[in-house]
Amino acid sequence: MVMEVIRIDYLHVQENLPKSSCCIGFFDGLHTGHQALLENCIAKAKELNIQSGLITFDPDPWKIFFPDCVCRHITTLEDRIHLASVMGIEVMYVITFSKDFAALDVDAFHILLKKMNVAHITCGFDFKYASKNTGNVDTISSQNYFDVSVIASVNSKNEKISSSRIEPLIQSGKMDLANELLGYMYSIEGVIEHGFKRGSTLLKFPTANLGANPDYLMPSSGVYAGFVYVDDTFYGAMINVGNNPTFENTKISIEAHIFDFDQDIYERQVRFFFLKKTRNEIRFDGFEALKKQLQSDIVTCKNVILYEKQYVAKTASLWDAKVFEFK
Ligand SMILES: Cc1cc2nc3c(=O)[nH]c(=O)nc-3n(C[C@H](O)[C@H](O)[C@H](O)COP(=O)(O)O)c2cc1C
Ligand SMILES: Nc1ncnc2c1ncn2[C@@H]1O[C@H](COP(=O)(O)OP(=O)(O)OP(=O)(O)O)[C@@H](O)[C@H]1O
Repeated sequence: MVMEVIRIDYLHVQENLPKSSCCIGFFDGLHTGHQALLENCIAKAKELNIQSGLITFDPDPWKIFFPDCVCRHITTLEDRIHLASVMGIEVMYVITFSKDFAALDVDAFHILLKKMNVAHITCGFDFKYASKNTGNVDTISSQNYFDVSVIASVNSKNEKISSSRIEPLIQSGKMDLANELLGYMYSIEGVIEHGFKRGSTLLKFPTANLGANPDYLMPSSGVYAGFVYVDDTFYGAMINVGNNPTFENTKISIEAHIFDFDQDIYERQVRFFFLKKTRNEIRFDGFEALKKQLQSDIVTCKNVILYEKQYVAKTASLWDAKVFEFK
């Protein structure tokens, strides 16, 4: 089912929006904490026989307040729309974020939700909203326009699972931990570009170089077992992030050697999925030594992928993909 995406200009809210049970927040990553909110929101919608919705904001509030900030995220708005849809949300409300919207007081914020025909709101225990974050679970629970469910903290190791907790895990290469909190494999979308062609000529290890969408968080340098998603299929791969110190590249690249794959995918839009980091990037004494290491990386990365089969299948189903079985 294709999800409906409705842009909301808070000054001109459409009339006759369907009655809905909504969860609300930025929801970067739609991690396992967020997923608890979605479950409650969808259950309420079913109980009340109304639509389930997710209310989010765009552009990124940080960008509005700090226009020069490099705001990288776990997911783009498009990813959040896709993931929310496969997780069962029927309509996505994207409120256009602006300084004026952020200045709404608590009561004006409640009236906006009422105008949007929201009958039930699901939010987390630490939800903050309205001007200077004056709104919280006490204020939202004491208004009379709609009902509210407050979800208790979803924790891992006694600490709240949050986007800001997952971000440094991705950036430091602790991908297995990041993925555990996300509930699926982290991914970066982009277009395949031309590299220096040393992979296919000198090393005999062709690699697909990702021109990554700059909105995503960059994993730290190193080698990762993962996948390249192309043509509705997850192809097992070993991915290198770094500046190839053996060749002293000046720029960081993200490249994948895809197992049992010989298609031309230049200029194609693809997505790289990161399962687990297997080693740091190393400066080798010549390309023969690097070649030898790559042979052993294949074995390591294939084993990691086979070990995590169930987990891989779960992520593939979120992206409507089939998993190609390498030799
Ligand atoms: C799995 C994998 C691991 C890699 N590990 C290293 C490494 O440890 N050190 C390094 O200098 N380059 C490493 N590389 C990058 C190679 O140097 C790179 O693939 C080669 O220079 C080809 O680059 P090109 O596609 O720009 O021609 C690795 C590449 C892959 C796919
Ligand atoms: N682990 C969690 N348990 C319960 N509620 C959560 C959890 N994480 C987020 N929420 C709730 O989900 C909604 C969206 O939150 P938000 O987008 O701020 O996520 P976050 O992970 O807390 O992000 P950040 O780390 O940037 O604060 C809010 O209502 C928030 O209270």
